[in-house]
This record gives sequence, structure tokens and C-alpha cells, in this order.
Amino acid sequence: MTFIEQFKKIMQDALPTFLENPFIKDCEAGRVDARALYTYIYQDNIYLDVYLPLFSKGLDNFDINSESLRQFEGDQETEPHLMLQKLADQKDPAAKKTITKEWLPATIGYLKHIQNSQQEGDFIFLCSLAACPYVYGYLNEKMIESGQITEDNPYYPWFDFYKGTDGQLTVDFMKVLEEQAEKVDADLQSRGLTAFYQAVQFESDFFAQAVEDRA
Ligand SMILES: Cc1ncc(CN)c(N)n1
Repeated sequence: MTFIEQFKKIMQDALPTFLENPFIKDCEAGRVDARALYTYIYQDNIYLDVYLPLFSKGLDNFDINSESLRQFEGDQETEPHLMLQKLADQKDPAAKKTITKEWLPATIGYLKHIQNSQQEGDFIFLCSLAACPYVYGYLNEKMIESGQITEDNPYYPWFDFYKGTDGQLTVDFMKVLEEQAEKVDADLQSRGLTAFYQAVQFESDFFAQAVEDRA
């Protein structure tokens, strides 16, 4: 299997984990837990404040100027946050005041993982950055295609947004990764795959922590 085939297989193999994730199950059922949504948005703003500048650095390391990738550095995520916020506001606006303002464990762990990967070198860093667009692009596309998320589901606009934006990003990201993987040895490739695998696990934990904080 080529590097990119292995990369894609990690994502495919992780799909069942995401489908069992309580946050994603709520989405599939069209269930709105306002507190979980406010928590997710709050944690995601913390995450993106750190992640997006790192993403820019990751691209700079390889002189990458793809339009879709460079656009991702901007404020792309406001729109999907507003979609979730609207659902939460309609259900229970008072829940907003009850969320924790702490950095939750998966937020901290995921960001530390990316920063540690940065220390390991440019290629491993790039691999760790890929899960952020890839997971949402892949998962949301699969769930719409399979009919698990249909147009009458209140989360449909959120799924459709990421299916488009992060899906296209992933295509461009894969091209870059494929080119860079050819320039590194088998050991570095393998460490890059591990860094990506771990980032994918953090993506799942990140969704779940918003719901676990429900109590
Ligand atoms: C944690 C996380 N991962 C992915 C995405 C979507 N790019 C996001 N907004 N937040």
C-alpha cells in the first residue's frame, strides 16, 4: 500500500468509531442537546485559535499556496458554529450560562499532540494537521451519502457545509502529502501515519467531550 492509501485506510477504519460517538449519534437522531452544542462551540473556538496559526506554519514549511488550503487559514468556521448555535438557542438558550469555561482534556490533548508533532519535524507536523479537515470532510460526506443525515435533519446544513469545504480541502491536502511523502524515508512515513492516527482519535474525543460534559 502506498503512503496515501494507508493514510486513507486509517480514516476509513475510524469511521465506525465516529458513528458510535455520542455527539454524532445526537446529530444522526436530530437530537439537540443545547449544552453539548454550546460546549462544543466554546471548545472549538479555543482549538481553532491555536490550530489555525499552526496550520499556516505547516503550509509555510512546504511553500504550499493552494487556494483552498490558504483559505482555510481564514475565519472559515464562523458559519458552521452559527448553525449549531441557532439550534441550541432555539432549544434552551439558558444552557449557555452553564457550560464550563475550562479547556477540556481532548482540547488540551489534541493541541499538545499537534505541537509535539511540530517538534518532531515538518512532515510529521503536516500529517498531524491533516485530521482536522479530513475527518469532517470524510465523515460528513459519508453520512449524507448513506442517508444517515437527510435534508430534514436539523444538522443537515452543518454536515453539508463541511462536506463541501473540508472535502475539497482534503483533496488538495492529500496531493501535498503524497508529494512530500515521496521525499521522506519509510521510518518518517510510518511516524507520520501514527501522528495522523492519533489526531483522528483526538477528533473523536473532541466531539465526545462536549456530551460527556452534559451531567
Ligand atoms: C476540532 C475540530 N476539528 C475539525 C474541525 C473542522 N475543520 C473543527 N472545526 N474542529
